Amino acid sequence: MVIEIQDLVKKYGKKTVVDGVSLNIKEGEVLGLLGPNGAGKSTTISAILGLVKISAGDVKIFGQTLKPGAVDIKKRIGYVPQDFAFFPELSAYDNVTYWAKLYQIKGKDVKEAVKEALDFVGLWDRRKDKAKTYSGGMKRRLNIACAIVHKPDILIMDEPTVGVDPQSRNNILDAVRILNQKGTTVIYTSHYMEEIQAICNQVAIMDNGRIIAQGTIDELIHLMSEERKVRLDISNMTEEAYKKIQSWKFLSDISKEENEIHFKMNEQDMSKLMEELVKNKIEVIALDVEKPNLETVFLQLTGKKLRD
Ligand SMILES: Nc1ncnc2c1ncn2[C@@H]1O[C@H](COP(=O)(O)OP(=O)(O)OP(=O)(O)O)[C@@H](O)[C@H]1O
Repeated sequence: MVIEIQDLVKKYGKKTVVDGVSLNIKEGEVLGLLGPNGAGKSTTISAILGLVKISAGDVKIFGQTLKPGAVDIKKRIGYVPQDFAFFPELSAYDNVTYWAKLYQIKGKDVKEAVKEALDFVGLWDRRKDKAKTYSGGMKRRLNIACAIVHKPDILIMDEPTVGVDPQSRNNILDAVRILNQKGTTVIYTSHYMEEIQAICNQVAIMDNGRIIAQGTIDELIHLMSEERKVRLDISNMTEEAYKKIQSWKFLSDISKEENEIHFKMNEQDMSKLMEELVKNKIEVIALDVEKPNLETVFLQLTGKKLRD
């Protein structure tokens, strides 16, 4: 295991913000920590990085507890914080150089490492511009360049796409994929389930300081009940056809809106639905079955939306 978290608790005064989190992260994984604002994702990350004093539990990186002086372990970690961690008055080049030296890269290796990092995030051509002149997306990418200049084994990214344009967002997601293909283990927090679905092979869903579900995306989706929302668009809609459909016992929550009928049904009853439609000469123009995703998993587990 690269990271082992056992029964982690973090309290601020009487408020418990991380409440018994246990997580194991294997080498080469991209673990997504998904949860709404205030779920406790950043605090969990701060605990992994040794940035907060934990109230109870145990956190190990490469088998060791991260202590303030543990330079050898820290050199193997890259951290992209939620807030920008660079000097706005300095150029991108000077900012990344600062981080390279902080991570003890020496001599001519510095120039090479800085070029590689800035190239990687697509900022080499703008390297001489002051960071404060960058767009939100470019600032996020600079934050990443600063975090990867020393080629860490683990990259921890805390909501790295907040406030970015779609192009920078794709650039950031591609960067995670490429780094992971090169062997970097990644922890990625977000409240955007689309991002987590796009890049993560393991997901832990957090709410109110707890992990409420954990596994691969397929495993999490299988936690869902088999019931699906369905929309039928019917060409020869009549009162009689609607009454017929209402009489089918395998459907529930049936409602009608002009030619559209909405209902819930078990996915396994799809062939039965088809048979009944054909038998009753009900002509279907479109059939739409809602696909479950991490958002619906979250909704089912907590009764609320991710972006409430
Ligand atoms: N230093 C602190 N003192 C008191 N409460 C804190 C402190 N830091 C965080 N909290 C509280 O802990 C809870 C969890 O916050 P945390 O930042 O870990 O959540 P998060 O899931 O990362 O959310 P976000 O996406 O908003 O960052 C929140 O209610 C927050 O207000």
